[in-house]
Amino acid sequence: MTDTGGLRRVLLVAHTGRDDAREVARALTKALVAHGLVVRVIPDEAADLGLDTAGDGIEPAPDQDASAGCELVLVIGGDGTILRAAELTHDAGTPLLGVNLGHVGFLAEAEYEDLESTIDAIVGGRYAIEDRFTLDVTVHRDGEVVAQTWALNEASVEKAARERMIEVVVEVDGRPLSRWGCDGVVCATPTGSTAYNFSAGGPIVWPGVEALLMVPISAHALFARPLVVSPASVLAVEVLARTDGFGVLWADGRRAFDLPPGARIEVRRGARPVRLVRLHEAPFTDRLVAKFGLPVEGWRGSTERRRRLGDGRHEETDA
Ligand SMILES: NC(=O)c1ccc[n+]([C@@H]2O[C@H](COP(=O)([O-])OP(=O)(O)OC[C@H]3O[C@@H](n4cnc5c(N)ncnc54)[C@H](O)[C@@H]3O)[C@@H](O)[C@H]2O)c1
Ligand SMILES: Nc1ncnc2c1ncn2[C@@H]1O[C@H](COP(=O)(O)OP(=O)(O)OP(=O)(O)O)[C@@H](O)[C@H]1O
Repeated sequence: MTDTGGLRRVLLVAHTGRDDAREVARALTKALVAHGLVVRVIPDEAADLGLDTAGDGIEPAPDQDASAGCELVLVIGGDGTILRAAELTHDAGTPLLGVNLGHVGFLAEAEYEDLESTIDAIVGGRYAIEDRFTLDVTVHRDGEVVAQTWALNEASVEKAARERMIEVVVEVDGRPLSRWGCDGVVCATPTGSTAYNFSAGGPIVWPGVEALLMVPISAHALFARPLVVSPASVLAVEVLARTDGFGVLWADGRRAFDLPPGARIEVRRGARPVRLVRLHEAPFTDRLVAKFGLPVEGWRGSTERRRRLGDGRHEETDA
């Protein structure tokens, strides 16, 4: 925990467009303030959340380094809100604790039903932190770096015009691998393997694995397999000069850069991880099953899991 003059602080980032997220943000703020923590709120969000940043135990976040001095960032929303919070705190590296008020909330650690235990864990400082692999991404033009960004999920090179393919050559460690006419190429982290990479046919990679992933989107090519590459490698995607029109680079679906024909995108392991707060020891397999609603009924593991969770309703039928 960071020493901030005796006061413990958390930054609140919430999906202000959802009634339920606003309500939970207010309830969590009230509970944490009652336990003596200071809740820092982004000024633009405060009014929407109905929180007074001049009130007791609440303070406005500074424009720069919003989470500096905070022990964690409490994120109320879905994956999009967690990605927004990761962008806000990437430089500071403050751990993110997601409370899922979204549809999927794959990156979130807690659900709506867990609010009480989440408050207890924060107040008691009972949580672990898991570092997640990120990507550093550079865009090159005529040998010059013209743009730089980073990603937690993925960097996707995509066609800009709906009616045209983009033509690319992909490389690993400076060696050309294949040329694809495609809708795009996803370069993903293990964390992002369940996101765009998954939709594009890439493998799901457990978070303990360190690797770079590359998968084409709708390649019109005989060789278009998903690739799993060393974390020390450098992936590159070159937008061929013969491509008709621009491509676009998206980082986590949030940060976009135009790619003129001839642009070269390099992707390597990021210098800074994103740190996620873990409250539970639940295996990633269970998270995958729960979030994707995978059919495990009838397998003894499902009974064991429910028993661990204290839900005995199905034990008789499954035993
Ligand atoms: N065809 C696709 O699958 C597609 C297309 C564009 C973007 N995306 C994904 O959307 C992400 C941005 O998310 P958003 O919520 O701001 O946009 P969004 O609201 O368009 O949601 C995209 C979906 O991806 C899910 N998602 C995001 N990160 C995930 C992860 N690590 N594991 C599992 N599911 C995840 C979200 O829960 C949501 O259901 C991008 O990073 C990209 O991975 C997916
Ligand atoms: N305060 C906000 N104001 C406007 N848009 C927001 C705000 N917070 C989040 N968003 C955007 O709303 C979209 C949906 O948010 P989010 O992903 O958190 O919810 P969801 O889509 O319901 O959940 P999930 O992504 O887990 O399915 C995202 O693109 C996110 O960036």
